[in-house]
This record gives sequence, structure tokens and C-alpha cells, in this order.
Amino acid sequence: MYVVTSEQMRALDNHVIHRIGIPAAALMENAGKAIAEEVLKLCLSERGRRNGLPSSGTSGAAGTASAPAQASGQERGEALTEHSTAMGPPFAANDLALEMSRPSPVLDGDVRLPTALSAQEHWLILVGKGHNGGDGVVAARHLRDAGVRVTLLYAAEPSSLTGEAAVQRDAAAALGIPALVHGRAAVDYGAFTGIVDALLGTGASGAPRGAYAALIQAANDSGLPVVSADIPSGLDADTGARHEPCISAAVTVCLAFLKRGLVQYPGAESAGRVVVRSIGIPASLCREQGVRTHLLTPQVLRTELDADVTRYRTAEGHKGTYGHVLTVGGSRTMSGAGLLASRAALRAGCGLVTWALPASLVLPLSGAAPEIMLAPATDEESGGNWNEASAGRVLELAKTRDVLAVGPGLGRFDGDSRWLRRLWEAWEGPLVVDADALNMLSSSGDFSAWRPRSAATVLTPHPGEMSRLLGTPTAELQQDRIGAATGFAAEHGVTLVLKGARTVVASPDGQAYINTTGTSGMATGGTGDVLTGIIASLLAQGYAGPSAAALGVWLHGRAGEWAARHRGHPASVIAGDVIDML
Ligand SMILES: NC(=O)C1=CN([C@@H]2O[C@H](COP(=O)(O)OP(=O)(O)OC[C@H]3O[C@@H](n4cnc5c(N)ncnc54)[C@H](O)[C@@H]3O)[C@@H](O)[C@H]2O)[C@@H](O)CC1
Ligand SMILES: [K+]
Repeated sequence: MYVVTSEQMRALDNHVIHRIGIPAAALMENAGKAIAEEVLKLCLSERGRRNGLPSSGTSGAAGTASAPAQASGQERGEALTEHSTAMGPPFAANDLALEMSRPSPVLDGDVRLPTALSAQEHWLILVGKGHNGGDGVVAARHLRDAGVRVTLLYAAEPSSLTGEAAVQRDAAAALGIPALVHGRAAVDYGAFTGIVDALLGTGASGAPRGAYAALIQAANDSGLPVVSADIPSGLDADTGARHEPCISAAVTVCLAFLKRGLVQYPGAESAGRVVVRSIGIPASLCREQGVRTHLLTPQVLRTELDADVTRYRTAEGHKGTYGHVLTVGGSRTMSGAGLLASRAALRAGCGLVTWALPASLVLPLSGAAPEIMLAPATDEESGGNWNEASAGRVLELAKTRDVLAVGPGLGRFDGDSRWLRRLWEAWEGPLVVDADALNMLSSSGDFSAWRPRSAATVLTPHPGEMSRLLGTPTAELQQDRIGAATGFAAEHGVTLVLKGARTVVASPDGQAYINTTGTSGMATGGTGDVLTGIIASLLAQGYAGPSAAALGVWLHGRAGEWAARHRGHPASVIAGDVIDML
């Protein structure tokens, strides 16, 4: 699934309207109809449940309920649904036979509410003066047609609407749809059952001003469920940053393609459940128009990245077939990090793992994980810590291994940046750089002076490490995670995994993948080491850098979700559980 910026969305709109010839009015009609359908589905699922009605199939084939409006933290990874989510129960063989013996039924395929339900509904449609507002007016028309009472509330004088939006304003007026204008009369929000937010879309700039700000505030204060058109008003569509105020939506009906701001926090939080609805713009145009950001789904893994867990698995394979990872990490007080990375690598499918560690740790750790081979990389005098002299020994060990994973539990030591530079430049195979090894990169001055690597190089910073790499404060960097990750990956020719909720994987050629798996339970020590092990393992099995990183991130998150489910609560997940669930 493509993820676009507002500028890319504008270019796509222009292209289909002016070059392909699809009328703008048709796009707006599709948009408004999709929004109305999602409102109806919300009514069906929410109120239907409250009224003891079955949550789907109330009238016609498409009457399908969706998940509850507010996804819990643990479920957030599942909150993005591509239309359509409708999957009825499979037919049993005799149902089919029965069905075939009857004359073909005539079905009302539109989403409708039973009269008893629609009579309870009265939706307030907040209308801005741009195209987003136009979408809202179309939605009002379709909702009314489905039996739902609606009232339009214009943020600005209706006469200020132009183009397609003005056409819709006039159509709504001609149909007698009641309309209010902000500031002219007081609005009793208590009289409504829900709000459509069609104030600001991808044309918004900066924090909402004037009437827009007042209406957003009032909508949030009303406690009513809000369905946002395209993006929650007040959200930065490109970064996911929230302006003040910003709509807190139960559902966001994203039009045509996902906007970046909906898949990054805090925007993802404000958007509630995100439903992407097509409005007639072919997805194939995205590639032509240079959209290079994707939501990381199993389908994208297969089609864009040729990554599937069975990709390199063969029936006659042996342990040598699936590669040998050399983990370089662990020190006196952080030996567990090296162990976690090594165990995760094995669980992710590579044939062999050797763990290089300070010599005096070998004896205490022997037997900690019998499947892992231990290799002393320092002399006994190093006191369980790493030193610069160990670089030669690591390179010696690497000669008979396929992938180097450097960093988990490494600690810092004198000359560590020089140590890392030696590995970076002399090791010709795939390399994963994590944790303290990333800090060594940051304190090296300018590592772009280091000899460029031709083999896959994957960096896995969390926001703090990324902030040091970029020399940018963490808060600032978090405001535009996709931009930060793609910029760094392209500039340095590496695959960059920017960790945190909705991890971003950026490839050296400018593609970016936004992960959706994971749970708050993974915010616990050691899960980063687990990810490093998984990615190294996938590299050892033959995946290219971006594919190994993206598949690794996806699997890591899904394993974390399973661990949370297994434990019964995300808070109880520890890193080892994630390995166990791989
Ligand atoms: N042909 C198209 O371009 C289509 C656009 N669509 C919809 O149109 C939206 C984009 O429409 P527009 O480009 O007209 O822009 P918007 O409707 O997002 O907003 C533009 C309007 O808001 C005002 N505004 C901007 N920032 C503001 C702020 N911070 N505070 C107060 N007012 C502000 C502007 O002066 C302008 O009047 C999309 O999000 C989508 O909902 C859909 O109708 C499908 C087709
Ligand atoms: K909106």
C-alpha cells in the first residue's frame, strides 16, 4: 500500500484530472460516498451492538461492521484496514446447493441502516471551504439518502466555497439539507450522535486558525464519535505532527492513498482506525509519479521486496545453506545483549551462529545457549570488556562467516571508533550496526569519509541513537521520522531502520517502508538486540539489505504481538519472549 505526501497527492490528483481526464467531480463524489459508507458502518457496529443487533449483514450484501472505533495500544498495528474488510462466513457445501436451487435474489448492495437505527442518528458535518469540505457535503447527501439525519455546519460563509465544493454546496441546498454557518448561531452538540470532520485535508498549512480551531475544539469537547475526511483536521499530513488543536477521530477515511501523517505517531493516535478508500485514482500511477514509501504489509514484502520467510528455504538444505552469523557484542555488564542477538539469529533461521565476546566471558557463558558457538575475541586481560586490538581477531573470525552483527552490549572503549572503522572497511560481507556501534559511528566525526561499503549495511538506531547520528534533537527528529530515515539512508548508502512505534525502514535507493506490527510490550530492554539478530540471520539466508531489514522488522513486531497475547498483557513481555514467538 502506497504512502504519499500531500504534494504527491496533489500531483496525482492533477495528473488524473488533467492528463487522464477523470473529472474532479467524480473523484469528489467517490470520496464523499466512501466517507458516508464508513459512517454507516460505524453506526452499525457501535449502535448495532448497543441495541443487540447482529453487527453485519443487516441489509444488503455490503452491510458489514468494522472493528470498534478506538483501537487499544496493542491492537494499533491492526488499525489500518484496506477496503474492503468485508469477509462473511464461508458457505457450507449444502448452503451453496440450496442457494443454487433458488431464483437469483435481488440484493440492495448499498450500506444501509435498519430504520430503527437510522432514526436515532443525527450527524453534524463540519465543512471547510476547500475540497475537503466538498467531500463532506457529498457525504452528507449520501448519508441522508441512506436515511440518516444530517446538518451541515460551514466553517466560513458558504459563498466562499469555490469550484467543485461550491457545486456540492448548491446541490445540498437544492435538496434542502439543513445548513448552519459558524458564528451565526449557537450549535447544540448534544443534539447530534456523530460528527464528520471535513474541515481541513491535504491543503491545510500550519495550525488551524479562526473558525477552524474553534470547531475542532468543540468537536473534541463534544465527546461524539468523529469520522475524519482524509486526515484529522489539525494533523500535519506529511509528518504526523499534531497542531493545536487537532481532531481526535474514531475513524479516518483516507482517500485514495495513505498519507504519511496517518502512519506515524502522534498522528496515528489522532486518526483512530484508518480506512483507505479508493476514489478512482489507479494505484499504478503512484509508481509512475515516483511515490516510494509503502506501508509494510505481507503483500508489500512479497511484491516489492521479494521477502517471504520461505524464500530461501529448500527441502535439501543443510546448516551451511542458511548461512553463518557472527555476533560481535556483549561485555561484562551487558553480556545478555549478545546472547539475545545470537539466540534471535538462530530462531530466525540461519544455520549457525558464532558469538564473538571478550575472552573472560566465554567460560561463564558457555552452556547459556548450547546451540551457539562462543569465540573469544580479546585476551583474558581485557577484564570482560572490548578493546581496540580485538578488531584483527574479529576479522579473522569473520573470514569463515557470512554476516557480521556488531553492537549489542558492546560498551564503549578507547579507540572504539577506529576499531569499528576497521571492521566497516575491511569486512566485505553484510554488516548490521546497532547499539554502541552506532554511537561509535556518531563519535567518529564524519563517517562518510570511511570507505563506502558495497555489501549490505544495515543500521538499526532507536530515536536517541538516530539523534546522535544526525546531530538533531530527538524531539525534532521524531517530528519527521520518514524524512529523517530516507535522507540518511540515501546520503550514506545504507539501509536505515529507525526504530520505535511504526518503525521506518529506508533503503539506500530512496524507498521507505513503514511497519505496522508491534505492541507497547516491546518497549523493554533487549528487544533491539533481538531485532539485530533477526536481521543478521535473514541477511545470512540470502536476503538483500532492505528486504532483510523490512522482513525482520515485520516479524519482530508480529512475534512481539504474539508474546503479549501469550503473556496476557503487553506489560509482561520481555525480550526473550519475542525470541520464543519467532
Ligand atoms: N481533486 C482533488 O484535488 C481532490 C481532493 N480531495 C479532497 O480535497 C482535500 C484537499 O483539498 P484542498 O487542496 O482544497 O485543501 P483543504 O480542503 O484541505 O483546505 C484548503 C482550505 O483550507 C484553508 N486553510 C488551509 N490551512 C488552514 C489553516 N491552518 N487554518 C484555517 N484554514 C486553512 C485554505 O485557505 C483553503 O481554503 C483532500 O484532503 C481531499 O479531502 C477529494 O475531494 C478528491 C479529489
Ligand atoms: K479532515
